[in-house]
Amino acid sequence: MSNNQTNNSASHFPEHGPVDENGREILLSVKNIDITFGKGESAVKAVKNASFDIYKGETFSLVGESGSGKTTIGRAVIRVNPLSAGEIDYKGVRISGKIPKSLDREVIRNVQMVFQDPAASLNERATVDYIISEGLTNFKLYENEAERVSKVEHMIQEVGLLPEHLTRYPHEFSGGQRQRIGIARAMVMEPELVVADEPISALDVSIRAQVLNLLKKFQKEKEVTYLFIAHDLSVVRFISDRIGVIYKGNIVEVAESEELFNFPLHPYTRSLLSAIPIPDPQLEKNKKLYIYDPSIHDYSEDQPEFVNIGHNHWVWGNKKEIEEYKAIREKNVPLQSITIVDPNKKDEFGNAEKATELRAEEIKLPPLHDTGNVWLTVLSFLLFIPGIIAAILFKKHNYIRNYKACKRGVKLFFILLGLIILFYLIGFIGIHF
Ligand SMILES: Nc1ncnc2c1ncn2[C@@H]1O[C@H](COP(=O)(O)OP(=O)(O)OP(=O)(O)O)[C@@H](O)[C@H]1O
Repeated sequence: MSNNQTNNSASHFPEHGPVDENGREILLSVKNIDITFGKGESAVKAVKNASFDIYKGETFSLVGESGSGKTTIGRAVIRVNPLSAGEIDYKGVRISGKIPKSLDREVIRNVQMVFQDPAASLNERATVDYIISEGLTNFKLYENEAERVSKVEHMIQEVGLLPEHLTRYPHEFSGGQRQRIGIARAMVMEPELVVADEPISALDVSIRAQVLNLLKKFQKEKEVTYLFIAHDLSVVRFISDRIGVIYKGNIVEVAESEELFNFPLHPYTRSLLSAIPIPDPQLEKNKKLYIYDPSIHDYSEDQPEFVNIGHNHWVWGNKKEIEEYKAIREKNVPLQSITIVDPNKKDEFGNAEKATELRAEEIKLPPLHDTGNVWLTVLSFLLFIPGIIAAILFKKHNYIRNYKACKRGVKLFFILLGLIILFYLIGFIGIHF
């Protein structure tokens, strides 16, 4: 807890939230919420009966295709979107619906948002200093000007930029730098919960990992809890403690990251997993995409519910489906949810036959950024050695005038280069075989 919060004796929130049956502190609890836009015939129910808890200090990711309602839920958490049913609790205190102004201010102070498009979310006419200071000023989180400057300068450096950047405007920065400013604006408030809405989707692939690492750094140092919104399971796999899968406004599965990748029980989760690109082009070409067909569920009589089937794994289904999911989970054998077909072997209907099945957990994902080959990097660092040797010998023997010596020098250069390549090959073989 930050100093500002501990000093605030009139806080609406207790120091700790409620704990679940395993003793984990629940920071945010989303309980059976519906969110509807518009009225009457044109009403759109963007979120239906959604429930999940977020534990203190964890990264909870909400994943689903475009238009599934992820942003709508994120905006409901920060009180921008009103609920049409259900409630949202923060540390056990209801923060949805009509609440006192002072509680509303406390929510704004404690729950910050990082947006997908850093270009659109920063005020282009304001300096970086103003943007980062705005929240501090609104909440009077400093004693005097020197303290404000010190907080802002410290924060700009925390996100990897420099104090001299404070006088500049957002358009003077790259996309990645602008997202760093967006993160600084949120983190300077010392929030407990950050809703990160696709914070890397609009960025170049090469800088996505840097921004993720920055968010992770804050989590480690300041125990920030994240609600991370993404449309791609591969992005959230390594950064999430738990993942919630959402389909057309309905949360269909919630489980710990590894549990979800090993036991994707809801068919929609399986379809998302089958869409993760496999880095091996041959396997990717022959991969069979699993298309989710919602008409497979018959909910005409047996109504679906969101049920914990054990292992803190929640699935949406009717009684019959839940029994099936439980039976699959109790076998404790990870599911092979990725199917690779052999295009040369056709079945009686002319379809390519199944050749192998993989677990989603087995797919080795490419890094989020292109690191290149580490051994090529090592090699490039060593290349200066023959250069230096050649320069020394040239100076000593003045080779350019001495043909024989020049030949010897070139020979020596190639021997050294050969040795370096040999060293590289040994390393390469050692790593890959
Ligand atoms: N202000 C609004 N008014 C009317 N409909 C809205 C509004 N905001 C969202 N919607 C609708 O709610 C549904 C969910 O949208 P939302 O933006 O939450 O999806 P999303 O999963 O975040 O998608 P994306 O990944 O594309 O941002 C969509 O059908 C969208 O058109």
